[in-house]
Amino acid sequence: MVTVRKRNVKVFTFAFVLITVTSFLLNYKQQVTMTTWDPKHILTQFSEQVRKLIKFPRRPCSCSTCISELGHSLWFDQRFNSTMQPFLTSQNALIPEDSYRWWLKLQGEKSPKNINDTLKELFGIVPGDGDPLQERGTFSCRRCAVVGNSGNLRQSQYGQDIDSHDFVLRMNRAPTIGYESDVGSKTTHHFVYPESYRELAENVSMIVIPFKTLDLRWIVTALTTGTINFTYVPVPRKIKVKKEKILIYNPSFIKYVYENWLQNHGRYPSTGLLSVIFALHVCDEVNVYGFGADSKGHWHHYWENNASAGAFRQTESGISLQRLHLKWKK
Ligand SMILES: CC(=O)N[C@H]1[C@H]([C@H](O)[C@H](O)CO)O[C@](OP(=O)(O)OC[C@H]2O[C@@H](n3ccc(N)nc3=O)[C@H](O)[C@@H]2O)(C(=O)O)C[C@@H]1O
Ligand SMILES: CC(=O)N[C@@H]1[C@@H](O[C@@H]2O[C@H](CO)[C@H](O)[C@H](O)[C@H]2O)[C@@H](O)[C@@H](CO)O[C@H]1O
Repeated sequence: MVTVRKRNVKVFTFAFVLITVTSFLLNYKQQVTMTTWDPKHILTQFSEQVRKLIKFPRRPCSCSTCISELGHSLWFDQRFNSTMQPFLTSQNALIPEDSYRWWLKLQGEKSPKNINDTLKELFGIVPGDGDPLQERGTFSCRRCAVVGNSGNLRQSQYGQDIDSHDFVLRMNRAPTIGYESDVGSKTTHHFVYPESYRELAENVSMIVIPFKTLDLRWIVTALTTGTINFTYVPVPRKIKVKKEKILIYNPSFIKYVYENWLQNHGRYPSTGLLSVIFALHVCDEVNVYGFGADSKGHWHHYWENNASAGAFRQTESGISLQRLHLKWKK
């Protein structure tokens, strides 16, 4: 009887160890490609998995690779700072002094209104939180497509591929109607600033990128009195967006993108780069579409015939998106 019990304990222990080791290996299976049965190689891979397990006791997402799991590229790791907050919300309405001073210079705003009063007024109207992109903690794989406005999307047939993502992020004018087969029809989030505002479908979250205090004040007046109708160009007096759908891009995050990712090149980051780095912080997998100049290096849009090609000759020259460790879609 005692022997049977002992044997049962042994069998149970063996099964337990087997299950633990197997599930541990399966947890990381997509990152391990067994190319050889060389014991030395297997041991190296095993110790690499143990190292990862110690570094990430629980994987941050269920995708085959998660952006926030560092260790793939030193270049990337040196730039990515997971503590940076992409959103400004009613609970996180603080812009550190140095970021604020830097941000104030972006568009040389003369006599800006007090920032604390402005933020108080803004978050008295918009909550700035509760969006699916702000909810973390569930073990899932958040796949995001960031769609730039480049003319290289024409005839690309990327529409279906783009729409297969959980989140589709677009920016500025970016029309979809009439361009579905190349750019898709789904939009979950749309980046705008007052000068690039366009009407959005009801279910789309509007992420406002403020480049000056007036941009933050514009959000308030565009939802209430309609008093601001000009910044450096005419802007809409009123906007038709539900307050709950308005999210505010954090000015400190713009500084982070400029310093870490642009390495202080240029005046400030383009909307496209701000969107890509934003996505890297809120998504688990990011695929990028519609970035890049035409064959002559000219700026072009997929919906028009190179109207302002002469004015904007360079695209993201300060940074090579290919190096961002993203799947590159041209
Ligand atoms: C005349 C002008 O000011 N044009 C600017 C326009 C304009 O304000 C908006 O389209 C108005 O709706 O906005 C910009 O950019 P734009 O709206 O053209 O494009 C958005 C982002 O897509 C990427 N892009 C676009 C075209 C192209 N040939 N190659 C690209 O890589 C870029 O990453 C780009 O940022 C902007 O905000 O960045 C930058 C442009 O310089
Ligand atoms: C063409 C140009 O440089 N226009 C600038 C304008 O730049 C645009 O600002 C937008 C945000 O407001 C966005 O960043 C876009 O990508 C820029 O082209 C502003 O800097 C403006 C400030 O007064 O001055 C215009 O000449």
